[in-house]
Amino acid sequence: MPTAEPRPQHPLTAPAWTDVDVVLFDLDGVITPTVELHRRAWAETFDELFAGLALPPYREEEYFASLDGRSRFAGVRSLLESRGVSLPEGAADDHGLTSVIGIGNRKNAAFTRVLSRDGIAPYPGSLRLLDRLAELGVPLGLVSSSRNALPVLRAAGLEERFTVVVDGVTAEREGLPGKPAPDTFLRAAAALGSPPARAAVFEDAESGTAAARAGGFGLVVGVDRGAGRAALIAAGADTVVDDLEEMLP
Ligand SMILES: O=P(O)(O)OC[C@H]1O[C@@H](O)[C@H](O)[C@@H](O)[C@@H]1O
Repeated sequence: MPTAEPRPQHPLTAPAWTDVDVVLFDLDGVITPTVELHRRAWAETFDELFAGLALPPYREEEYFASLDGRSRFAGVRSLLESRGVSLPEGAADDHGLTSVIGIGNRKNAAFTRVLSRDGIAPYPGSLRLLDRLAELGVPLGLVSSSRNALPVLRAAGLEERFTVVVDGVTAEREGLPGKPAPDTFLRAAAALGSPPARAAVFEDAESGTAAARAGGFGLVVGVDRGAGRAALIAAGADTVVDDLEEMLP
């Protein structure tokens, strides 16, 4: 993960918002606790893979270092590389643990099974911030690496909340490089008619925070759902909160 010079922290004050015209949100771990579902599904998949290869067990830190915020198959490639495991890319319909695509598909089946069985509700503090920004008429965008962003938004009853959604499906269709590249955030800001300097970004992943920083966004808010305050600041967050309610304008 590339690190950057930390920018000075500024406390949450009303003026922090006065330079902001639009707000972009990551989804998993920022709006909905789907980060927990992703973490469990990845752990289940890599536990099985590493046991089969007689490798040391999967560690939760590996989620934050290699998978968090990255697109599905980029995450698999990054984690395998960190373990020195080389597997073929595989075919689109692979479901075995012998290829990059097979591993990603296997994890996705576990994720979608739990999402359709249990559903998902937004974090209450995130919902309060979305409500307040809507009252203030602030245009909102959603930028997620996930190809499951629309089903998750629908399950959470939030599909009407965002003027623009740039997700893993959009990125693939438009050939946009994923986080930590800034392109998906820049695409959403442009769709809302805002220069990045006048847009705020909320992110819980180091990769996503680095993407927002690289894009020159005016306010980058790290949301600590496990990545850690120091890691988010090092990746380029201006400030870090535990819950979006702390940012209510
Ligand atoms: O497999 P999906 O749903 O396309 O999601 C890809 C990634 O999306 C990110 O938002 C999550 O932080 C990751 O945990 C997840 O792996």
